[in-house]
Amino acid sequence: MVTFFNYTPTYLDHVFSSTVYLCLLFCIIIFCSQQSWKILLLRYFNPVGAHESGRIGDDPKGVPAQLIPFICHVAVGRQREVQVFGNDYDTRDGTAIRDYIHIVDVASGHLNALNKLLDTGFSGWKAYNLGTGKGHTVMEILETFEKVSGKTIPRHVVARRSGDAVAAYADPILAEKELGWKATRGLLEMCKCHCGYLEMLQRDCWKCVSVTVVILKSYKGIVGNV
Ligand SMILES: O=c1ccn([C@@H]2O[C@H](COP(=O)(O)OP(=O)(O)O[C@H]3O[C@H](CO)[C@@H](O)[C@H](O)[C@H]3O)[C@@H](O)[C@H]2O)c(=O)[nH]1
Repeated sequence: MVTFFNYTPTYLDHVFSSTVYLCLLFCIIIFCSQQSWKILLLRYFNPVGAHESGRIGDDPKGVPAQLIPFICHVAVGRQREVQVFGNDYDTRDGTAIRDYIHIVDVASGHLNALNKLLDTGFSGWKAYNLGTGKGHTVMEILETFEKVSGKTIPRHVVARRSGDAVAAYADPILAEKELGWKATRGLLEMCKCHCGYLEMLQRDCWKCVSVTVVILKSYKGIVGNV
């Protein structure tokens, strides 16, 4: 079981986590070279969801590597099925656990952090975990997404993905104590917002297609066959 506690060393056996760790070291070096710097490092866990309005969200180009964007691609027919990377982990249903956090909670964590930076009493550097402190398995994510979207998400269990940890979730206590921040949105809300954004994307895609057809039709009217 891997838990990222505040101030414990980051997992270094993966290019992603080692890059995060290097950025942390870089910030500390900046602070050591000039101690007037005030630095806050926010470690988010797995940010997902979209703005409640359904107008702002994530639509990665190409084939997404992350679980929830990939599920969304399956939901809209861009991919055929989700590959579940391993169901032989030592967890409640055998699939790996992550701490998923709503992007609006991540945004509010930034606002609290900015307020701390403006606080004249603060100096130096500090790192905070922005997570819910709760983990969900891959199967729980799939089931919640299906419940919220009303769509069946085809899935197929394959081998574990190289470098994946069995479980990673935050200890957000320090952020709660010192930034006055706590994640308030659960998995159901994250999936709902993601679905709302998907629907908007699909509606707007149709708008784009209709606009293109109108343009092509007018063009055809001027120059003949297009
Ligand atoms: O198609 C997929 C994608 C993911 N997973 C699983 O879903 C969980 C979450 O995966 P993901 O969304 O990729 O998050 P993390 O595994 O926490 O990955 C984070 O950490 C990785 C390195 O540690 C980075 O490469 C990623 O960009 C970053 O999102 C993991 O157990 C994966 O094995 C699947 O089963 N199928």
